[in-house]
Amino acid sequence: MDILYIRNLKVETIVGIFSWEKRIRQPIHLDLELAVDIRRAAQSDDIHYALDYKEVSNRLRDYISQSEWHLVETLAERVAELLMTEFGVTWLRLRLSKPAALPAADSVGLLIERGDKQAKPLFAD
Ligand SMILES: Nc1nc2c(c(=O)[nH]1)N=C([C@H](O)[C@@H](O)CO)CN2
Repeated sequence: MDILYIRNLKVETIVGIFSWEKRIRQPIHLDLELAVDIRRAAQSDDIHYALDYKEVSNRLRDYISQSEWHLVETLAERVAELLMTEFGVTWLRLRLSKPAALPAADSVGLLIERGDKQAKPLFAD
């Protein structure tokens, strides 16, 4: 299994449990690891056999910037679901950070893994 990664994807959105958090947009940073098999893309040199990181990041930025949740848990779970249902990702690791949440900390957030690491990854023969 190979991994396509996207590091520190930055999106601003409405997320938080307090009423003042409904009135502002806060930064969310994402680190993603997505299971793929890169061999067919490498052999063909054709983007059609690759998971297009630009397409993934554009879709995530659109989705997250328009979403409105109380908890980072909900946002992380929805992002994982989107990647699996819309892009066919069979396994992923997602770190979702909310850097502005705690003045005394650099960042807070979640690290989740979803899917089956043993499953045939995207683009495998
Ligand atoms: N486990 C969580 N704890 C907290 C969350 C959250 O989403 N998950 N959110 C908040 C507030 O929105 C906080 O970020 C505002 O500073 C507090 N705890």
